[in-house]
Parts: sequence; C-alpha cells; structure tokens
Amino acid sequence: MSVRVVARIRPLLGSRELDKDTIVRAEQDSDGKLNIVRIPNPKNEAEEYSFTFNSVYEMETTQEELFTNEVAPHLKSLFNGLDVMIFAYGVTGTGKTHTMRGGLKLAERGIIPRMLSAIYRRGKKVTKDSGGETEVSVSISYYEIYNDKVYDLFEPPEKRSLAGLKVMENNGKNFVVGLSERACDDLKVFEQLYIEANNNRSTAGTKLNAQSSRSHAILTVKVTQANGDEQLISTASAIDLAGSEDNRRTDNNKERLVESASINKSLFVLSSCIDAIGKGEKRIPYRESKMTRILNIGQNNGITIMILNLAPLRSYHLDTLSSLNVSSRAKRIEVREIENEVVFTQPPRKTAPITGTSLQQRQPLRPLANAHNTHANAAAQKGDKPAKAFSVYSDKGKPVSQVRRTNSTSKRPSDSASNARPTKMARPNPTGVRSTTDMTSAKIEELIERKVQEALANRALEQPASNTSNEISEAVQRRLDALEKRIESGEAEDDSRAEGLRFLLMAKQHKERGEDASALKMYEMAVPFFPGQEKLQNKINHLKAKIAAKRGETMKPLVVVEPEGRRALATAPIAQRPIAVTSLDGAIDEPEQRPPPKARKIRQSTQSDADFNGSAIIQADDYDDDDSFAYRAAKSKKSRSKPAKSALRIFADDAEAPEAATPKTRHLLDIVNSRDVALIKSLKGVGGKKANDLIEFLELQNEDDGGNIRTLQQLKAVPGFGPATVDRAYEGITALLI
Ligand SMILES: Nc1ncnc2c1ncn2[C@@H]1O[C@H](COP(=O)(O)OP(=O)(O)OP(=O)(O)O)[C@@H](O)[C@H]1O
Repeated sequence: MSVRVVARIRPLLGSRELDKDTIVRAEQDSDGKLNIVRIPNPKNEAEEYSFTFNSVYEMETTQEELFTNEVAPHLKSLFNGLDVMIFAYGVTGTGKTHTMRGGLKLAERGIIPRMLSAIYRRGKKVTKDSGGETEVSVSISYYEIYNDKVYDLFEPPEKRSLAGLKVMENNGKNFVVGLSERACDDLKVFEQLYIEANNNRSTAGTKLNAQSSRSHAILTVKVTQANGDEQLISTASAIDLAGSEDNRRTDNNKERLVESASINKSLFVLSSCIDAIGKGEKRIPYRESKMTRILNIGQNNGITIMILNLAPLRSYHLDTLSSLNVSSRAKRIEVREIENEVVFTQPPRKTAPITGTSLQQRQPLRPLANAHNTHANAAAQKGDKPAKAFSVYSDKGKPVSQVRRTNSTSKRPSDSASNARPTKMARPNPTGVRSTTDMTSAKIEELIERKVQEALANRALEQPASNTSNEISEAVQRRLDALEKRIESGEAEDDSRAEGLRFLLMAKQHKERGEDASALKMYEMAVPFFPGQEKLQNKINHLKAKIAAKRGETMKPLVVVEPEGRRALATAPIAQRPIAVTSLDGAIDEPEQRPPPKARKIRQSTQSDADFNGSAIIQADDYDDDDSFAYRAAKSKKSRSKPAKSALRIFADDAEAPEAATPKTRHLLDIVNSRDVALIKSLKGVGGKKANDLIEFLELQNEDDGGNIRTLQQLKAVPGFGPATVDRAYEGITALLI
C-alpha cells in the first residue's frame, strides 16, 4: 500500500488573520470525496493549482474527527502486529504540534494522547477476549532530533551529552542507542511522562510561531502482547516534525538561524528522499540526515500516514505551494504491509512435535533478541513469509487470518479505490507453500532461512556498479563517510564546523550528480557556518549563474499539478509560466524578478533542476571560477591549524613542476590523500589532531579536481605540516614500507 497522505487546513487564528486573506480551500472530487486542495498560482490569481490527497480536512475539523478517521482504524492492525507511523509535516505555524499533541482540554487533545487512550482500551479488550490469557503492556520512548542530534526527551537538557545519542542500523532498521524506554501501563502515567518530556523539548518563539518546535519529536509506543511464552510486539510512532522556515520572514537570530538551517536541511533531505523513491532511484539519500534515517520512509513496513498541515493564508502562499508539492509526491511511495512476527520468550523445544490445533496457530520460532521487527526485509519483499496463524489476539471463534485480512482492508473509510490496500491474501506465494499445516515448524524455519539467504545474495548482486554519471564518485563518498565517521565518533570537536562541513559535502555530492540547484542550496546553507567566506560566495555565484543560464533555455513549470492546473499552465505563454519550486527554506522564487541571462552564456540543455529556481543572475563573466575556498575558523583555538587563505596557492595552477616522485614520496602522498584518519595517524610525528586538520583542509580544497596533494612541497605548505613534520613523516615511511 502507499503512504497515506492527508491534508489539514488550520483555522484562522486571532484577529489579524482575516477571511479575505484565505487562499487555500478544500474541494470534493467527482465522487463527492473531499480530497482536493486548491490554491491560486502566485503569479496569476485567475489560475489555480489543485493537489489531490487521500483526504482533506477543512478548518472546522475537530481533533476527534481527524483521529477517528485517520488513526483509530489502524489500531486494530497495530494489535495484529503491524507497525504504524504517523507524522505531521508542514511549514512552521501550520498546526503540526496542535495536530499531534494538541491542547490540554479534552476536546483539544491531539492524536498522541487519543491514540494512547485507544491503545489502552483495545489492550483491555484483547485481555478480556482471551479470557485473561493475553497480557498487554505498553512502553514508550520519546526523543527529539535537534540540530541533527538525537536527545532522549526523558532526560532533562542539563543531563544530555552534547554529542547526543547514536543512531545505528540493524536488520535494515535504524534505532537509537541508549534511548530510555518507560513502562507506561495507563493513561495517567502516560500523561505525566508525556507532559514532563515535552517540557524538555526544544521550542522557542519565532516571528512566525510563538511556540515553535525547534526539533523533530518522535514518540514510539511499543505494544507487547504476551501469551505464555509467546510475544507479539508492534510499535506506533507519532512524529511531530519541525516546520520549514523561510528565514527572510522569520528575523531569526544566529541561534535560531542555525536551528533553522538544520531543520530546513533535514526537510530538504526528506523531500529529496521522497523524490528519489518516486523516481525509483537506487540511491535514496536517507543517510544525509538523522531524521530521514529514522523515518526511513518507504523502507519500513506497516502503515504510514503523513499529515500535511497547511495555513490557509496568503502570507504562506509560496511555502504552502512548496509543501503541497512534496507531500503530493509522497503519496506515491509504497510501504510494505508486513506484520511483525510472534516470538518466543524461551528457547523452542525442538523435539516436541506440534500437533492438532496448536500446529495451525504457531509461528516459526525466533530468538527473543530479534523480537522486534525481526522479519527480514528481503524475504518479506518477495512475499515469501509463510502464512501466519497466530490466533491468540483474534476475535473469538473466527480463524484469525481471515478476520484480520477482511477487517484491515475495510477500515479505510476515505481510501479511494486506487489507493485501497491489497489484501494480504493476494500476496504472491512463489514457494508454493499451501499452508503451515503441511509443514513442521523446523521446515518452515529452514525455508525462511534459505529464502533470506537467497534474497540477501540477490541484493548483493544487484548492488549497482557505481559507474553511471549520476552516481556519486567513490572519492566523494569516501570523504563523506570519513567525515561522518569522525563526526559520529566525536572526533570532530567543533559541532557547528562539522555541521557546516556536512553541508559542503552534500553540496559536493549534488554537484557530482549534476544537481546544481540542490548543490547551490547546500552551499547557501553552509554560509552561516563560514561567515564572510569569499570563496564559498564565489561558488554560490558560479552555480547561480550556471543555473540561470540553463533556466533561460528551459523555463518549465515545476509544480506538480493535477490536470486542471496542468491545462491552465499549458495555455500560458512560456515566459508567464510560474516556476514554483521547493527550495530549502520553503521559498519559491518569483519568475518575473529574473532578468534574462546573457544570450551567449545560454547553453542548450533539456535538463531542468526540479527543486530550485535561482533568482539571482550573475553575469557569467563576473564570477570567480576558482572552485576552491578556504575555511576560516571562527574559534581562535582552532585557527592556528586552519588553512589560511594564502595556503590555497598549493592547489593553484603554479608553474612548479611536481618533483619526480620516489616510491617513498608516492607512498607518503597516497597516505595523505587517502583522507583516512587511521592511516594518516600512522605517519611518524602525526597525531589525531594533525590528521583531522589535514583531512578537513583537503575537504575544503579544490574539490572538483580531487583536491589531492601532489608534491612534498605542497604538503609542507599545509597548515600544521611544516617542513619538519613532513621530513619526519617521510623518514618514517621506510619503517612503514618494510
Ligand atoms: N486546527 C487548529 N485549531 C486551533 N488552533 C490551531 C489549529 N492548528 C494550529 N492551531 C494553533 O496555531 C498555532 C501554531 O500551531 P502549532 O504550534 O501547532 O504549529 P507548528 O506547525 O507545530 O509550528 P512549528 O513548526 O513552528 O512548531 C498554535 O497556537 C496552535 O494552537
């Protein structure tokens, strides 16, 4: 099934938001379903764009209506072993926190408290229906991603480690290491914990929202159903994303700007992931932000619901268009609807034959260590999972598999026919396994094991050979990995610098893939971390000019519009067509503000950058084509070893011919250029700090031609690597070579 995307338009707030400024409206489709959002073209109010979702909720929608329609129907699936993920997405101040958390009054409670309340109710029912045999327990974990770092919200801020918690991957699933989990068996306990934890969340007043969330908050509710030594664990995640911000409108100070850059970056990565999945690309850039790693949209199993929060006002026009674009693409993402498996809390008794009715109701045995979300993705993807018949939690007197399947598909009131979830009955069964009754549990395990191995092997074979022009070059990937490693291992001492470097590296990645617009955005986001950096500015200008020249040839509408909008666009002359784009800060550039680029700089190109419309035109003659720039450290502590601007000459086109490289020199330079901190540290006289500074220096140098050091002379010019250090390292090479 695909990600379910619904839009919610918030009401007008206070006396300053006027009805006459409302530009977003909901509309019914031809079947009478309220599932269309209409918004005027910012350039031509007579023209409208329309976006179709699974459902649209108007201003008057109550918290209860939204919950009843969008969340309640999935709780049965949760108890049947499916994971459920609900996340709120939208521009700042559009009502995400209101939707997820809501107010304290009963009627204003948002999805999260309502969901917990419903989970407890259903848990009680399950226990009752099983005659008290099934126990249901609930535990929660709650954390935030603030400036791309993960913090446990059950920990007060003063107890947090600055580096935050690590995110790691296991069995294709990302999890947070060291996150606390609180048992929470009734609503009272939950409310207490939740309120306390929310006080620990990073919020601040901004011009656009008096209580703006400065972080993404992720609440995971783990529901464990235990019957004897069998357990079924599933999770419901509720995610309140921070909102994108157009900093031209926020008046944010430096601290808010850094937060904002991080929020916008992660949302940009999310939109890139959505794009990449939509295009069927092999490489989905999940790893580029913690939020996308954790959300893992499209990779996870179960049910995913995206709630797009919208403000109805004209002042949000461009931002709204931008988020409509992203979310309308998200509804094309397919999510596998696979239940978690029942696990045993004790080792299986292999010799005991399973007979009679219990044979039909039991699952293959699995160790508890793998209890949560243990299904192997690859096997699951192939639909090879044997039919499951765990009936403990089923409605009484009915064969569970059938009951579950029928119900799960019928409980989607607002699904269109095209979006209906396929029943699991229809899943392919290429193994020809008729049912579990024909097999012993040992055979089933063996079969699964074999299929998993096959799928893993296939996946390994399918790994793309990275020789297409769109792939990131190995060198860049290596540098990114090295940087990531250093940041994650805490070796990068200066957090903000590391963050800036991430932007630079992402820019580089995008550039390598020919995605100039995205690269430009990343460079722009690096600016706050490298203030006054002339070379960086030159890069930005260079890219802007390049994009503008390209765009001069390829003025194309970029908004994903539904047929009505498309028709309107098609009739508009090219020069008048709007170029609505998703940009990092949610802004959309105004087409007519751009003067035409110089004719001689226009290159024939059919490529258009779908995610950016640069507004600044810089004559191509004006920009400095030198692609390198120097990092000027803000901190005096570091400045000693940071490359001064003059150090750039080492990569300049100098007349100095590289000295004839001896094997020893070549070996030394190979180590230096490897950017491998462990290797560099193995050089005589080079410690961790020198190695890290050298790598950072290399990252910032002439990246387009690899930024490698070609001679010992050049190495001696690297800050921190004087002639003495280089001579010592050179001498040490002999020992290394032996
Ligand atoms: N449906 C609604 N009904 C009543 N008030 C609402 C509704 N949606 C939002 N609001 C109000 O709008 C204001 C902004 O909402 P909220 O803080 O939830 O926005 P947000 O999208 O979470 O913003 P940010 O991303 O900055 O955290 C709040 O005062 C909230 O109470």
